[in-house]
Amino acid sequence: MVDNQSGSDNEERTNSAQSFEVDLDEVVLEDEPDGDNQGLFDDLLDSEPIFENKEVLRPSYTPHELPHRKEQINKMATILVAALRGETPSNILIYGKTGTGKTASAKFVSQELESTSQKYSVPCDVEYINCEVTDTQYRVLAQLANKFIDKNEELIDKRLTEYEALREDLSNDVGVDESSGTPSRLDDTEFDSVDELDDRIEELRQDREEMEQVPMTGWPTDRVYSVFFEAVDYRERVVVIMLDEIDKLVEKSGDDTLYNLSRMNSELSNSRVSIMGISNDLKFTDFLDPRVKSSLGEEEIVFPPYDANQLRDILQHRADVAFKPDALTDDVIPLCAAFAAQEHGDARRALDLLRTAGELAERDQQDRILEEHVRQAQDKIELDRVVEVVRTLPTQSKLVLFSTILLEKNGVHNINTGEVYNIYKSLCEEIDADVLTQRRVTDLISELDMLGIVNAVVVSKGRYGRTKEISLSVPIEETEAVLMSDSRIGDIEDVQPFVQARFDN
Ligand SMILES: Nc1ncnc2c1ncn2[C@@H]1O[C@H](COP(=O)(O)OP(=O)(O)OP(=O)(O)O)[C@@H](O)[C@H]1O
Repeated sequence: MVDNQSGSDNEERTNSAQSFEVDLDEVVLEDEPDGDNQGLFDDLLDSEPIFENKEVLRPSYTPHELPHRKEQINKMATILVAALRGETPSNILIYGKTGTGKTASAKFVSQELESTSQKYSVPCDVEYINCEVTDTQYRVLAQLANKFIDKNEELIDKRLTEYEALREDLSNDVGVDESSGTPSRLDDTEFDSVDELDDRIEELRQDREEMEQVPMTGWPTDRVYSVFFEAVDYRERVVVIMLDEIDKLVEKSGDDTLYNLSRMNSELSNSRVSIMGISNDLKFTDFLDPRVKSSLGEEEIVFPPYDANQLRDILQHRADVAFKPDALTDDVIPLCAAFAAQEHGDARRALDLLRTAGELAERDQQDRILEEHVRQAQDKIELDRVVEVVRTLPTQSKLVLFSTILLEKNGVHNINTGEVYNIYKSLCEEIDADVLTQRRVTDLISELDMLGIVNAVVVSKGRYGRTKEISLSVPIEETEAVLMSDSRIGDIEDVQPFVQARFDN
């Protein structure tokens, strides 16, 4: 075997490379007299791709235009314009279901805000935090502190360069204003004397030295808070903190962070902080301390779901850039819009559908996307979602779901909770898992129902009380395959006895 990468000896490497070349020539010449490759990629490259620029259909792409969000964008701008006047904007809470353009609109507005603030030289900073990723008070404060420390360092460096150059000029050229005795170069500056300039340079150097990044773990939270506080207040400015998925932060670590952030303004001397929270969950403020709730919700903006017509517009805007001319048949955009509107007016879903339909058409080596591709894309996305949800279920829920699948596979209709519970119990014993009470298992069934994996309807059995009738809402084979990939469930060798057991109970 030839290894032309290892070894530090040059000669050895050259030899290796030569022998590698020889080998390769031999192989290629035998098979392909032209010395060409074997065309693995040529066919794929030759088939005219459907996409002109697929990136614009990806979630990471930030559109320059957001159709049907003008009202929400204007409302945000009307509130945030206060920052450009050096006043504190009211805190804003943005609500809306997933894919309704909350993040895209908020980011658009903050980019505009920052660029306008630069244009008019009004110090205003917007910081974005995704609380699904940064989900504890420590991490939120540390991340913010470090961002402001970076900005402060940048500012100090800029000032130091300016002042040191001025100082240098002064040392070289000692033009002194006759009447005041100050060097004339200081006339247009904030300094009255060289000493004052020297003091300022010294002060900045010290500040620069004292600035210290907050580590991502390990400090007491009050220390992180005070470093963050100092960093924000280092200069005069208005700061807008955007907390995306704010409900995740509250769910994970309570409302302390929001409490601390919302009371900062009464203590800051140079700067002002305004909070913009974004949430999918309309009810999350129910869990907040009333003070935090009223401060955070000074202004509320709701992002309603898009209807099918609005989704069509959004898709059309993107499709114009994303696809080759004529790559879409007439039904494609309306169908994607209709599917996503049924879902809950989710633009992300609509864009995913369009992109996936394009990919399926491309894979079929077609040069146009057909209605059929959209339908296949819908099934594929739905299946991907199910697979992901099932894969990440806790073991207990997986066992409940597996029990339902076993019953269905054995032709049982109108499955009731008791039947599921019996099989569930034997499965638990088989894999040595804790057995939950029937009541708890009923709750897990309701959760699976909410996730759209099973359909559970409460039926009245007259004087025997009520029970749930359960059926699967997902494709049985694929779901079973995902469950079997769980190492504990996959270890169960023969499941038939468990189903049999239901008849014995
Ligand atoms: N009006 C619109 N015009 C163009 N694209 C849009 C519009 N609304 C949403 N989108 C696109 O849909 C996708 C989802 O939007 P966004 O991330 O803003 O949703 P969201 O409401 O923040 O959802 P989530 O709560 O799940 O984060 C993004 O790719 C975004 O570019």
